[in-house]
Amino acid sequence: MLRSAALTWRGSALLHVDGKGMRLSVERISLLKCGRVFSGRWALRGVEATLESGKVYAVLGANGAGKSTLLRLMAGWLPLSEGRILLDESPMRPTAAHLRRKVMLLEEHTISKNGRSPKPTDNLCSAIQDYHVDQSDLEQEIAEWYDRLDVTSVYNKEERSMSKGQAYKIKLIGLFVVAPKVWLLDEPFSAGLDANGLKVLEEQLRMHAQRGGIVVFTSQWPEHARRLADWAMVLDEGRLAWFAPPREAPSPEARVSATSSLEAVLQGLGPE
Ligand SMILES: Nc1ncnc2c1ncn2[C@@H]1O[C@H](COP(=O)(O)OP(=O)(O)OP(=O)(O)O)[C@@H](O)[C@H]1O
Repeated sequence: MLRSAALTWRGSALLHVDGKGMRLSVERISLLKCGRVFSGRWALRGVEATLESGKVYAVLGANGAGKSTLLRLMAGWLPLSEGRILLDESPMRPTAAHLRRKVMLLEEHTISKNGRSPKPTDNLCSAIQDYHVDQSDLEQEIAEWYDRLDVTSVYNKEERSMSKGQAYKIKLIGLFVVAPKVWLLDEPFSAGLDANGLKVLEEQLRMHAQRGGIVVFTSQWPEHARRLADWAMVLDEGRLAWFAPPREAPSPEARVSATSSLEAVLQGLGPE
């Protein structure tokens, strides 16, 4: 089905595959007083939490609350201004290439190199190389994903020739085939996925956690946390305002002097 030199190479395999076919074990991510400053202003400050294997976490909060910044720090895309992020015992930082391979962050927008419109399929192949994935049988697996997500017709097109949802589906295929232990998804439910894409995404998030992965997604809608997440992390102006199972009633303390944006998120959590 897919015939491309990019997908047929057979390089040296690296193979850090654990018993469940998931690459590079991580049992826990510890956020220790994490903070990040941009231009003299704290985008995130004092965030303390432990994320465990086998769980799905939803990060909620108003626009500008610090959700994307938190995911970028966890992925090692940005350095912390204070605090530490430990993957088990090892501190995540942008130079820690071996740790960054345990984690994949998907953002909706692709950063174009040299001002050109990137080809999502080329990015997928680069990810397979960057993450040192064993390539045996990969071509067939990728072809099956293209088929299942109904994007075979846009294979090898540039991103500007695709719809938003088609481009995002190819990023998801990269995530599914590379299958690092930690999945970080920034606003996946705003990425233009159709009903089938959403169904596959939701299934895969749950399955990845059941296999022992750690899944963290951001969303503007508390119902995504209620439906899909084991824990909800609510950020408010860079601070962690609430961290609990999404159907647990937020404490009165969390509501003291809450802004209307924070109150709207907390109202969307809690028991039905
Ligand atoms: N690269 C950057 N340079 C300067 N300021 C930044 C940068 N990235 C984020 N910020 C600032 O940090 C704060 C948090 O931004 P962030 O993107 O993490 O919020 P968010 O919760 O993801 O928001 P949204 O829901 O709108 O996507 C904002 O005030 C934003 O302006």
